[in-house]
Amino acid sequence: MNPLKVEQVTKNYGDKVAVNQIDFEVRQGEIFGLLGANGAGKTTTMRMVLGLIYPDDGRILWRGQGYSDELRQLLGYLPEERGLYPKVKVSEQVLYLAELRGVPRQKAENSLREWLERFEVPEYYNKRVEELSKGNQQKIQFIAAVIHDPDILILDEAFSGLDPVNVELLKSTVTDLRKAGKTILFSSHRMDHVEELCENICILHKSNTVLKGSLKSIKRSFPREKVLLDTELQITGLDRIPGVLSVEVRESWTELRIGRPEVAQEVLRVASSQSEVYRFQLVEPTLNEIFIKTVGGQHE
Ligand SMILES: Nc1ncnc2c1ncn2[C@@H]1O[C@H](COP(=O)(O)OP(=O)(O)OP(=O)(O)O)[C@@H](O)[C@H]1O
Repeated sequence: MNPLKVEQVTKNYGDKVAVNQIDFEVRQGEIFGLLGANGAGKTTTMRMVLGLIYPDDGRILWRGQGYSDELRQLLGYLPEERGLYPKVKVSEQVLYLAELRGVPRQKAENSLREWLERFEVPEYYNKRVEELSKGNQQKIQFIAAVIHDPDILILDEAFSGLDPVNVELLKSTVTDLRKAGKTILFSSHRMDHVEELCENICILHKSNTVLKGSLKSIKRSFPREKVLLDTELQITGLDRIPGVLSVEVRESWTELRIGRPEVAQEVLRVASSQSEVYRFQLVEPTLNEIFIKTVGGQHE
């Protein structure tokens, strides 16, 4: 039984349908990507998964059960809008949150120190949040989400505001949590992060599911429209091949956009008739390209 099941869930705010009959499951030890343009319904879905608001229709099951107060121990949440108190010390806030979730004091203190070590900021234990940079506050917020060792983690834009080194640090932490068997619902506007971390995704658009499944199968279902070509000699006439939409010559390769996959073979034929071909690749679309195609360029 999968730890998280969202079954045909609908949520309205007055006349506004925020989420319409969405349906997905997240396996144990999986990072599931919940994607969508602004206003698509992601936060509403996450708030329902957290039990903060209730579906108008459909149901959510956590380990096969409906919502109960005990679930709070099971769930961890990193919200997009950060919610730490600036004047309060890091240790006070995190330990208070741990206490609310039933973690014994000593255990919480040890765990906090371990997390601060892991994030290379042990000296923050006694600092006020306002003394920390935005990126480091983000690390503390992350610790606050995992301090009670939840089984199901909801991460909304987990890496926003972080520099590249810290993005890698948090990414490897999320990957380790997955390996430790956590069930992770991951939302981000950064499609490269989603591609790297998630096996299965659901794309929402205007409250509805527009794409769902494994990233691999979704990618296969979209045509390959980009060709990379590296040849010994410069090839002429590529832009005159019917179906070639654009040709861009770069430093060490040429990139072509094609209208139909069959055109690629003609590109190869023309190229090899003029030069030795070192590299010819019909590239699968990126998730970013798929996203923009699917939600009509409304991605920010
Ligand atoms: N409390 C509310 N009252 C009324 N409408 C709401 C409320 N919360 C969300 N909505 C509406 O529901 C829809 C879905 O909003 P939601 O916040 O879930 O989107 P989102 O995908 O998280 O967007 P973003 O990427 O901008 O955070 C939007 O049209 C939004 O305006």
